[in-house]
Amino acid sequence: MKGRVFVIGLGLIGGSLALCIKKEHEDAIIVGFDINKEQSRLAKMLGVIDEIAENIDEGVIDANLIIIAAPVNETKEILQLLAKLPLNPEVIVTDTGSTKSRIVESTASLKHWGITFIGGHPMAGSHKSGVSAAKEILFENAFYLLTPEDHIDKKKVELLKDWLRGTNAKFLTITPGNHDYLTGIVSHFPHIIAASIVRQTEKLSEAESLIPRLAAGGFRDLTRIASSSPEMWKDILLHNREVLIELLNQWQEEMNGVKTLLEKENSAAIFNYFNQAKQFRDGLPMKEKGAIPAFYDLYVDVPDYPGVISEITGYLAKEKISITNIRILETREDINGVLVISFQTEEDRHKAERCISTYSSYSTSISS
Ligand SMILES: NC(=O)c1ccc[n+]([C@@H]2O[C@H](COP(=O)([O-])OP(=O)(O)OC[C@H]3O[C@@H](n4cnc5c(N)ncnc54)[C@H](O)[C@@H]3O)[C@@H](O)[C@H]2O)c1
Ligand SMILES: O=C(O)C(=O)C[C@]1(C(=O)O)C=C[C@@H](O)C=C1
Repeated sequence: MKGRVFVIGLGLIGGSLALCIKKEHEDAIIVGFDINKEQSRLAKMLGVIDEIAENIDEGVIDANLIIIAAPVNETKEILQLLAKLPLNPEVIVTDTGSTKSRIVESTASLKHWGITFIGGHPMAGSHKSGVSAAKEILFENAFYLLTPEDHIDKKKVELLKDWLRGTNAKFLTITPGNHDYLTGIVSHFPHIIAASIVRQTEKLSEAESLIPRLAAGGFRDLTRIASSSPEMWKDILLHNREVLIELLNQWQEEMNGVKTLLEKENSAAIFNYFNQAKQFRDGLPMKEKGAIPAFYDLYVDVPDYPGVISEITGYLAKEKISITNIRILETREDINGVLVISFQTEEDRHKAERCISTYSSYSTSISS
């Protein structure tokens, strides 16, 4: 497709969407604006955008698509500003915010002027921020939630999906309220829990300096998302406070239940608690990258000797298989280690399995 796409907020999500659009629609001109001039400059330098707009007024001129990819509170303000500007009457305005109800509510003025707004939320991301973390495969196989209001022309929704085709995401249309309830459960609430575990650990570390050094695989897996942008999460919590307060009440009840099981030393019930959690977690779809991310991880049992990582990455390099991450899961000296290698696609993971079994006798599996 041809046209001008204006991206406001050139961070992880805005940058990644710009890359996806350019990949699919080579003739489109991507214009970008960020309040942080350094991000705009970097976006241009990295080839994420074609042109820098000095401000929003300049960027909207002749835009066919406007994507707002700023924190959700900023998004509300930007929407108010857009309603005062002379937009192309055919433009589609969308956003990427992690909450939807308050954002959609703030589009009344745009609606008044007959401008199409379709709320959007690509359900994939990272704890990293900024345009330097942007990548065009970020949304592959992820759900991309759209929340058009009833009056929106279906053709405009299809047009937006066409613009976003390069994400290779799966579009799903839901209401803003349902969106906030569902993402509250699977995304926003887990971020509160991750941050709370880290904060509790920090407090306890003051009296026991060994704690941070012992915080290994399990702690890291559970708390990765606590490294996300505080600015972004502050806004998300405030936007979705009703849902999150209710979830916190339920969680407190849940924790009181666990405490009672422990006080009563109820072994069968404790087993059952973990077993039910395991059954549900193991049954989650792993090929989809949704709110529950599917990592294309490969687990390799390796002996603990110096050089084993470079040996394995050497095999993969020989077959030109790219990896996105590599880490050791088990570091005890007296037993084998487990190397976890992450790939961008399922196909790369399969190729890697074949490659490692061809060149070595290390056993591999797709779960630890
Ligand atoms: N990070 C994720 O995992 C993720 C996933 C899906 C959706 N989202 C949502 O997408 C949006 C962007 O998140 P991100 O991860 O890209 O954040 P980010 O911090 O990487 O990027 C946000 C960018 O917006 C810019 N910005 C802030 N206020 C602005 C304004 N008024 N005008 C122009 N630019 C402004 C910032 O300078 C920053 O460069 C947020 O609403 C977030 O809730 C995030
Ligand atoms: O993978 C991560 O780091 C994320 O936190 C991504 C995540 C999520 O909770 O799944 C975070 C917020 C977004 O709105 C969507 C995706």
